[in-house]
Amino acid sequence: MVDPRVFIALDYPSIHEVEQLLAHWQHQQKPAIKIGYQLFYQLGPDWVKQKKKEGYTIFLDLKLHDIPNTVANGVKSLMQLGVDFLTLHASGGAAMIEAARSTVEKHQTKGNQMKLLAVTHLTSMSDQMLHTELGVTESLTENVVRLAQLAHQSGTDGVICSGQEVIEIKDATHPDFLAVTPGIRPHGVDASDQQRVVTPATAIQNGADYIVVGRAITHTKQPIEAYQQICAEIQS
Ligand SMILES: O=c1ccn([C@@H]2O[C@H](COP(=O)(O)O)[C@@H](O)[C@H]2O)c(=O)[nH]1
Repeated sequence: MVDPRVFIALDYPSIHEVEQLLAHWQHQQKPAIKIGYQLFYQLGPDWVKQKKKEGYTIFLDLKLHDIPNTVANGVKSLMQLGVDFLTLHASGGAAMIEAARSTVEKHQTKGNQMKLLAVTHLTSMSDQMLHTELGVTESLTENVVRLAQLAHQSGTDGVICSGQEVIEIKDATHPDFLAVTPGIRPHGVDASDQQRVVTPATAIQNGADYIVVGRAITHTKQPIEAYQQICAEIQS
């Protein structure tokens, strides 16, 4: 069983483990995959293009954050990969996000409609860290919603947030504004470095359009079963 709402975060040390996992779906409908720093920096753009050709829905999680001109140039290059989703940080500001949006609009084709997702606050950030380390006085949820509104007004297709904030974000933006939620922990799975976690079912019940799951799948002895259990949980 595959559920297109579940992105598997392929945070593996080498191509060997990735291909071993993906071999399971070789002749079937393929799961959605998230490619982050670890694989992209090692395997590069050609490997991503190859995965796209093989039929995967690809979320490239590079979290761009730079001056507008540099981000726009990066987006232009990344559009050649044909990925479905790309992340950038909302805290880069309106000009940065708008530069990314215009680049997508200028270079998109019928077959290449890459969606931009803005990271609000990383799901590894807590209220306390926001106050004591970053000096922000608003609550974390208020600040996440503020960043989501900025991203919405500046032209992203959605945001990356915790499943805890989806309801407030959709209320403050638009029901169609995508909420993509990492920080997913099925019951009994250690939160590890994540601070704002929810179960797969809670994220979907709160209105998440997609969930991103890494270690709860990839760090288990039976990753395929773990993936299937998560799909079953959100479908029940
Ligand atoms: O706010 C964010 C943004 C991105 N991520 C990424 O999602 C996965 C989550 O991995 P788990 O093992 O399920 O914790 C990982 O690739 C992060 O880079 C995030 O967690 N939070």
